[in-house]
Amino acid sequence: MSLPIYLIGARGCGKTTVGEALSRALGYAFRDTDHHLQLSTQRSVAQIVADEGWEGFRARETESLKAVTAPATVIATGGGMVLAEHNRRFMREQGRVIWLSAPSHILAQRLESQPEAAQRPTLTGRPIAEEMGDILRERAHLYRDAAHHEVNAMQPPERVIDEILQSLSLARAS
Ligand SMILES: Nc1ncnc2c1ncn2[C@@H]1O[C@H](COP(=O)(O)OP(=O)(O)OP(=O)(O)O)[C@@H](O)[C@H]1O
Ligand SMILES: O=C(O)C1=C[C@@H](O)[C@@H](O)[C@H](O)C1
Ligand SMILES: [Mg+2]
Repeated sequence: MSLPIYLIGARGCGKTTVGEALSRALGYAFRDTDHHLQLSTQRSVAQIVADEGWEGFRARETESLKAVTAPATVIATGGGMVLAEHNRRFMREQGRVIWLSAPSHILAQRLESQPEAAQRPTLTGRPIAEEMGDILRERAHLYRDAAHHEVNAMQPPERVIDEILQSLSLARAS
């Protein structure tokens, strides 16, 4: 059985972009917890947070993680998925976990060029690119704790995919 592959990391590290291409390379399905949440609630992240607070969003995020978990699936997770210990444990038990790691100034640049504010409302009240340094400092140990492998996400997506395949000893299907 092919275990699910979970991509974790901060906003803008490329979980969705790399995840879609990785799933094609492996012939796996692709799921994204943020997209699942938006489809199942018919609301954006910003709307859910406005209605239910971050606590409500985080509870729904855990449900999405369970709902999308399946064999032979690449799963892009929300940037805050690792905040809950039970999510970190669940991902490590169910599959292989890859941390797409990049410094905050690179992530900030990517977010500034494509903010998608409905999907990425501010976490601290400050502009998202500005808060990224603090968020990464707070969360780096959680990403490290959850991950089986850390991959350099500053490379072009195809190189990121090759590094993931190497770290998992998997070959391309196409
Ligand atoms: N390896 C890469 N090199 C250059 N640009 C990238 C790379 N990966 C992603 N990007 C760009 O960065 C932006 C954010 O990427 P993406 O939406 O995949 O991140 P994400 O990790 O899914 O973010 P979120 O946690 O908010 O869902 C997009 O504009 C994407 O094109
Ligand atoms: O880093 C975070 O906490 C988040 C990242 C996004 O993927 C979304 O899950 C949401 O905007 C929260
Ligand atoms: Mg994404």
